[in-house]
Amino acid sequence: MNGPQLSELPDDSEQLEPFVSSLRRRALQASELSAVRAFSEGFLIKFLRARDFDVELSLKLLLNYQRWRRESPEISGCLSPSSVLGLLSTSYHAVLPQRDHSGSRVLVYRIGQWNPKDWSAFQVFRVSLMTSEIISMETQTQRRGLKAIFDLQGWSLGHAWQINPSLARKISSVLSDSFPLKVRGIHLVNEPMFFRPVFAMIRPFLPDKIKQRIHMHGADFHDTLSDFFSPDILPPEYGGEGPGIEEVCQDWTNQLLQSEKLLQQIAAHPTADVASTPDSSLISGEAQTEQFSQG
Ligand SMILES: Cc1c(C)c2c(c(C)c1O)CC[C@@](C)(CCC[C@H](C)CCC[C@H](C)CCCC(C)C)O2
Repeated sequence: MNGPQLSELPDDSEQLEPFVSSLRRRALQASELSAVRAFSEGFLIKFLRARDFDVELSLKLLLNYQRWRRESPEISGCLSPSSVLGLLSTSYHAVLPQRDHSGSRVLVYRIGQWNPKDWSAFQVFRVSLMTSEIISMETQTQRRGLKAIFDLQGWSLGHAWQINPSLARKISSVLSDSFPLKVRGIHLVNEPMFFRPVFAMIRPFLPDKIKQRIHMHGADFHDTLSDFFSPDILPPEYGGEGPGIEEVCQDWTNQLLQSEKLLQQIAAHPTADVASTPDSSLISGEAQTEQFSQG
């Protein structure tokens, strides 16, 4: 059975056990004694699915993930949705209720809603990290990855000044090999000319595979965006017929707020172990804390 076929099996499948054991063994060998903890199966499977069950690549991803978190305490140290509620209430961000035709999660970021006088780039980054932690628990998202739409209408110098080379490095790391999620597409819409220099800071660090998945749509994006996303899932603001952007942002904000405890547990433990969950339990907002097992 090949990697993608293995990915389709459920977490508790017997055929996955040798891969999980092997990654666990390699991870324990690689961590310093102080960092050793019992990794749960669900935690390890996230990394295996992200790398199609190649144990060496999964190990590399896991170690990069831990290193990224260790080196970015300003971002990963606080994963409290209520601490950024003011930003979320401006309809800055949503995960659309429906997946795209290939099963990917679709995320929308409306950068113009971010007032850089009120919120630092670190706080804004935390929102993405919170969402990423939550959706990466979904089995189907582990298999099919995510696509993100960045609406850059309102991008200003105030925003640009917040993005320095160190932050650009952190952005490119999570996009490439420091987070257990497959990035299947990045779509920029309404990007102004003076976004170019910022993008030029991030681009050199990205692997070709990711570079090829970045699409710049400009202001006339309705036609080209619909080449990638079916109108039934997109909000009308983005040329679709789905629920409106304000409503989907509100719904995802509620979802984040319901995950407050879970996210704080993840932030508190450098290798927080959270089992993967079927989508339904996320959508209905069922408590997931009982699935959380600390290593
Ligand atoms: C796992 C994961 C994380 C954590 C993530 C993103 C994606 C796709 C992920 O898979 C995308 C957004 C990002 C990188 C956070 C960005 C936060 C900054 C402060 C936003 C500023 C605006 C950017 C200059 C806009 C362009 C970025 C694209 C070129 C990615 O966080």
